[in-house]
Amino acid sequence: MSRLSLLVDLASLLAREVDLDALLGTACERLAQAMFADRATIWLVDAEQGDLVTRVALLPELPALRLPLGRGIAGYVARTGEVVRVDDASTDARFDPTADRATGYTTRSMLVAPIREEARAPVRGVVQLLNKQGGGSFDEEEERYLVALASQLARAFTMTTLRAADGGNPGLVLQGPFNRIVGRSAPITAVYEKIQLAAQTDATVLLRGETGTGKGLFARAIHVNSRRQARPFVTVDCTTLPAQLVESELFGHERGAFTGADRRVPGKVELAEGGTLFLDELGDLPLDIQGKLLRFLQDRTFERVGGRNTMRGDVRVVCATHRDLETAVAEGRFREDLYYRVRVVEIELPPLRTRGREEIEALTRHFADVYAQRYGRPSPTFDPAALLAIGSHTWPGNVRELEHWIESAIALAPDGRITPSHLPQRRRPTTISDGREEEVRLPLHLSLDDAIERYVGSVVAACDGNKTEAARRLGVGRNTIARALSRRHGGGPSSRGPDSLLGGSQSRGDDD
Ligand SMILES: Nc1ncnc2c1ncn2[C@@H]1O[C@H](COP(=O)(O)OP(=O)(O)OP(=O)(O)O)[C@@H](O)[C@H]1O
Repeated sequence: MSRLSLLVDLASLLAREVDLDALLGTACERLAQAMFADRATIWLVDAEQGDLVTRVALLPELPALRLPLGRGIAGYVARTGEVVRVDDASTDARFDPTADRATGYTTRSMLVAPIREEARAPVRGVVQLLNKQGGGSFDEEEERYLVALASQLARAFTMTTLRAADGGNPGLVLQGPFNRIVGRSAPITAVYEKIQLAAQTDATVLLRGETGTGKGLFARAIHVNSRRQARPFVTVDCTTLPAQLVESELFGHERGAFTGADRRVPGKVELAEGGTLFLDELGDLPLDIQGKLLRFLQDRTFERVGGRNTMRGDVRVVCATHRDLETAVAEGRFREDLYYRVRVVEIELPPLRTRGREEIEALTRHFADVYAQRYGRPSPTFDPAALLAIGSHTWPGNVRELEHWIESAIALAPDGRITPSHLPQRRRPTTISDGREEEVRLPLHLSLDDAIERYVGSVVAACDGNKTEAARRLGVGRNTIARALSRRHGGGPSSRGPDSLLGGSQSRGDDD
């Protein structure tokens, strides 16, 4: 591949809004090829940890490396924003041989450029080319080329368009190296509107909703749609913090604050300066730290553990919880004053089962595309029985559960033809198997027609799509099954339209 065609290729990858991992993986591979480099690595700045992490590397021996900002040549480039070209790394004082020692590789020449859109823009990562002994050096022209390419890569971070993928909400732009937001049902559209309004302010937001409904995704959406989007987005997972470490995690500590505190460490509040602090699973925050968080929310002041100076943080706070905070308040596990403080703007994310069939269908397509691309699988086709199983499940784990179903199906079906056998077995909606009764769960808000359709759909799915077998189990004729599956749509095969993914099998009617 020529260098020019690599640039064009990258531009078209960007325009196609591909998944960021896939984009960087392809960029890395093609870059090494076009520059005749032995290895190429892309490092990203991890603002939360204050270091660099390899996102993609043609270093099969080491899937992920971390490097403090400033350490090694990549760390130097990340900190200073300078381009570095060296002919013999072993003579360069900045060179850190840790990776070479771990891999047995002997780096000779290096060309390393910061990933940023323009000269004074924040450095988002580093792109690094290596040649080993005898592999030759990089020249000035290659340096110019790499700088141009790095600025294109930077656009992947700021321009990867993460708006609603199906065009449902053109106003809400979701940028960043993350998944796109899919959906245009009425309940999710109402969420977009609130997110957009909240993003225009610095108000504290509380995102509520069952597990897997997208609270983390929407927290980030608030950040990237706000005036703070160029500053860090820092997450604190309140469930994983041991109580005694919470305060230090949030507000940092001074050297000597406790045994083992051998240096001053900034807390997440400091790391998020100018940006957004996302407190995930706030309902699990230990009671004794809740007062300190309340104070920070009230006047944005805090002290590091073991410190005397009162500090001030310019941070916007977004919280999420799937817990019933009202009960936690009533039971004395959550402070009432904090409860009122965090729910200045409260946004409830709807469970997937209330968003309608079209949304499940759009998400199924979306995840099928993402994972087919990620795993190098052909564009998948769904067997009608698999669609029935997907359409009739009630999704207690919400979007995350659907994502896992589709990911596993894509992984297990190398030819791209997805049947019920590729869906998670234990969650398949079956009625009778091996003589054991199993449950079909139906939400209570369904109309009778919908309930019958879903129930019959589940039985057909349990029979691997064989309607004759389903009819036998239910003690009815095969035509009754076909009618039940299409009654909500007036029984006509065309009523759902040819593009309907999850409705496809129903519209086929009596075909087996
Ligand atoms: N509308 C959506 N479009 C595309 N992907 C989505 C959407 N909603 C959620 N996802 C994806 O589903 C997965 C679960 O979402 P997320 O982690 O944000 O849920 P959550 O509500 O924070 O879950 P938990 O409460 O368990 O932490 C993620 O991979 C997320 O990217």
